[in-house]
Amino acid sequence: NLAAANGHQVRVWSRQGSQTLQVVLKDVQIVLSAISMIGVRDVASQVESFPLSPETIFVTATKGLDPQTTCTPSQIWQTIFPNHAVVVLSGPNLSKEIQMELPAATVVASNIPTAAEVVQLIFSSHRFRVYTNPDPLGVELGGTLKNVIAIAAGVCDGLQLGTNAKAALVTRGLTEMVRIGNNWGAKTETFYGLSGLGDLLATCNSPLSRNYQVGYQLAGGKSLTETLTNLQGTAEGVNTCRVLMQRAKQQNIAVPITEQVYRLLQGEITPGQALDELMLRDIKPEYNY
Ligand SMILES: NC(=O)C1=CN([C@@H]2O[C@H](COP(=O)(O)OP(=O)(O)OC[C@H]3O[C@@H](n4cnc5c(N)ncnc54)[C@H](O)[C@@H]3O)[C@@H](O)[C@H]2O)C=CC1
Ligand SMILES: O=C(CO)COP(=O)(O)O
Repeated sequence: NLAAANGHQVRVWSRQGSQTLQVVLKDVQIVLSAISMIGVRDVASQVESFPLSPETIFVTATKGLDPQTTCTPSQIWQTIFPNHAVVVLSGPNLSKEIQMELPAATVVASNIPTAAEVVQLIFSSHRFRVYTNPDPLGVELGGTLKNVIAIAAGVCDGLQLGTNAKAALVTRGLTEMVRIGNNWGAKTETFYGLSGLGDLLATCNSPLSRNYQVGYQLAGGKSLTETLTNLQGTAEGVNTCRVLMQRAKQQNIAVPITEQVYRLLQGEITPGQALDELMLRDIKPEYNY
């Protein structure tokens, strides 16, 4: 809708649609993927079988991690299309609000600055402010990692733990995101921007967030299966949390909030036990300067 409103010709492909991928991809300048994580590799491989101009830019909006390789979506697109520019689009972008034309901002990040600028122009409007950023990995991880903290925030609200608890959770969640991101090679400052802190604030405070909804309903006593069955759309944080735990163990990264969300999703502990585990950890300095 945003690109079309700026006068660009837009074609949409989905498995449910009538047009084939080949027809939709003919002569395109930009391919924007918002496939959920589970389908990214499959769809990227399908796209590879059709002719594309070497100038075609790939934009990825998916917020997830590949369970097999722990790769991010942009890493998958870049591996399959090594000679194309890949741009990550991520930010506090609850889609229902954007559809209602409420104001929002986002980030487009790429190792190729001109590609990010092309995408910035395509989507910018008086209702959608698009910033460029040179740290695609940090921007992508911000949008991905915050989903796990959003599940925890939903639990926090579901248990009615109060505003202090929520502020503590989100702040320590951000510290955890920075720690993981740094280990991965992302820049610290990126996590304090729109795609990190910005998206954390949006999803940890809105019932429009599917990840928040998962946590909220688990706190209300629903099972994960029941919650996911009734959820509209994808809550990427469930899969991301599992992949993250695997990677954190391999790399020896401290991820206390992610660990409690993981155990809760696995059905190993109750929301109340997760809270106690976090509150009763060894006392320590806020930062290791
Ligand atoms: N970049 C951003 O600012 C935002 C990104 N997202 C992310 O975008 C992604 C999609 O989110 P939603 O549209 O809300 O989810 P959704 O669940 O409504 O849509 C995902 C779509 O992917 C399709 N899909 C899954 N596997 C497929 C496959 N193998 N082949 C073809 N299609 C397949 C599904 O059929 C579905 O239509 C998620 O990763 C979400 O985290 C969501 C909101 C904002
Ligand atoms: O990432 C989002 C908004 O920026 C959407 O959040 P959910 O995937 O939790 O709905």
